[in-house]
Amino acid sequence: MASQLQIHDLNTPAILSIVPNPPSNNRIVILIDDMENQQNKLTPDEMIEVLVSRPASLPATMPPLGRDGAFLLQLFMVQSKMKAAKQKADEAEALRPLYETSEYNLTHPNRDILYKQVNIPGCGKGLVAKQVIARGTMIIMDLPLLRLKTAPCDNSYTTDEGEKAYLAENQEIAKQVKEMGKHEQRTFLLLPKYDKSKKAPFIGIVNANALPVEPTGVAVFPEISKLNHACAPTAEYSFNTTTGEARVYAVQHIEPGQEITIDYTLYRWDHELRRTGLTNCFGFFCKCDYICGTTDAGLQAHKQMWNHFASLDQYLVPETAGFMLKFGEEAMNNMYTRKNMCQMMNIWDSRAAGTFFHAWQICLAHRDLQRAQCFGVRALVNFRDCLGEEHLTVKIMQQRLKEYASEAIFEKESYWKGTTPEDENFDTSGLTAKEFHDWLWYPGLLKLMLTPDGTPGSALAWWTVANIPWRHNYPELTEADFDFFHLLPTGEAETGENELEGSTARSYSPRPASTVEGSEATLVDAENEEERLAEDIAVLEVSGGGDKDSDVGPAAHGGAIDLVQTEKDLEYQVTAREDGNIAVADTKLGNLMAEGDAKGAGLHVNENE
Ligand SMILES: C[S@@+](CC[C@H](N)C(=O)[O-])C[C@H]1O[C@@H](n2cnc3c(N)ncnc32)[C@H](O)[C@@H]1O
Repeated sequence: MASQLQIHDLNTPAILSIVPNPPSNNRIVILIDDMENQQNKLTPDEMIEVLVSRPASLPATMPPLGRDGAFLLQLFMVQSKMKAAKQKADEAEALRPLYETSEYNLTHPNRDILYKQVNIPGCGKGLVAKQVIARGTMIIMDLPLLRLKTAPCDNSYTTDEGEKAYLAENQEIAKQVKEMGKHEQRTFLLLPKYDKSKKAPFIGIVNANALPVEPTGVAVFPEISKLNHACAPTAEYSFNTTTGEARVYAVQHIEPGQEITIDYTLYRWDHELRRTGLTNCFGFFCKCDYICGTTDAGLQAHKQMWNHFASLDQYLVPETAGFMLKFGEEAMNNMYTRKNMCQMMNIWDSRAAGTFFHAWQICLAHRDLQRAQCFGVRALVNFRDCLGEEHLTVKIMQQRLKEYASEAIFEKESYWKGTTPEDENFDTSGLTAKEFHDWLWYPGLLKLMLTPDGTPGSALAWWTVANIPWRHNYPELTEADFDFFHLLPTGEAETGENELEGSTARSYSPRPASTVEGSEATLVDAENEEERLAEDIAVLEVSGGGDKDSDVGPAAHGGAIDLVQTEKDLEYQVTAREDGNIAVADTKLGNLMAEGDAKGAGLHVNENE
């Protein structure tokens, strides 16, 4: 039998590789990780010594090491190189566009059933609901067209180096575009583009469409890129690192005709940062009622409100987490205010869910298991609605909730100040919703709505919240509409003592239907859509019929990528050029139809065509 060298990693029983016919030794086990640690510290001779003399750290079950140290060392070096190469290949694989996989076809079953694409005045196109979409419904699942390790820089550079880096990034993206399939190239190139980046058309497209992906970087998605932004959105985007897919869940009850929007800035609360981010990256100036403010006075009110809002989290950041114990009631007060502010601002996504998460943590810190479980359940159901059951955050939360429920880690000594021993394990099953609510927030309610300077009743928060315009958009709303706590059925479930599965957020009561952010969504029927496309194409001075596929309509915003392929059967090829721009060729005729201009506005229709 031919001899064989098996290379194992000590941490896993898996064989890393098999080397046929090695010069000696039938079975050699290398402690790869250990060797890597040693590699920089030991001379080759010492290394051989380590390898042949069985380090003390090896477990007894470890098979004997081989004796041909020199060969082993050589092998180890090769193995390290292989490992590095594999890591590189894995990284490249992670960045590979997944769009062409067979799964892709399964990702948009809801298109034209749950939602459709329409014109949204002031925003280009957008997606609106075709039927009622309940909170917690998965609307879109999408795979990246393109992924980048970091978000491209914007073009506000002031130095030559800055410009160089900017153009180099553009070229990097061009490389990926070149590797895409035809359909993907077309989809990508027809996405809206941020006009400011004329010298770098690809960055322009990425900037106007890219969303963050975990653990780092950004990605552009074919379907999700059709969604407009709202600071108080009706849906939420999230990325699943494990599966590499993105999902959009409804966070509000969305009525037919109401726009489906997501928050591009993902949890960035500071309203100036949000606005700057939206302007610099996505190329529009957000003037929503909820967060950004429409007038100067409104802007001031919002600023004041956000300062106050930011101060609510002061006991939650790691550096000051200790204060959570010292000022528990105040921390809970803050969460109560935070919850109300979210509701009044019409924010129902993970930001609102996060409030319950924080309240959960505060209660845990105070060993208040009963309330902790109630908040934990609320955090879980709300996060589940916004991110989906599969999301890691939700899974971890579910696990934690079970662990904490089963562990007797809660001691009486550090229980809230101001509460009585009877308050512990209080039977809440007979309480009305209102009574339950008061019980739940009891530590917070002790000093309800104190302002940061501690003046009772000066109610800065209420004043600010109540006087900004959105409140008056909904005169028909009552205080009851601001109550999250009918999320769970009454009785046992309210205590959080029953199974998590028993709690459901589906009894959520919706807000009245309205268009989002003041933009009236106009539904365009298929005929009008065709007409509009024809008009767009005429504007672009391109002859030939419109493309019936409404999702590849011309850029509604920026418009720097001209529509050059309008005949359905046209064979074309888009190639990325060395200078970072692109060339579109009619491959049947061998003509260059259009090409990017390194100095001009992206892609021009070739005059000679
Ligand atoms: C990812 S695309 C969204 C779909 C795009 N509206 C279209 O027509 O295909 C992003 C671009 O849409 C526009 N947009 C999105 N949200 C907006 C908003 N709230 N206000 C104004 N423009 C918006 C901006 O031009 C932005 O660069």
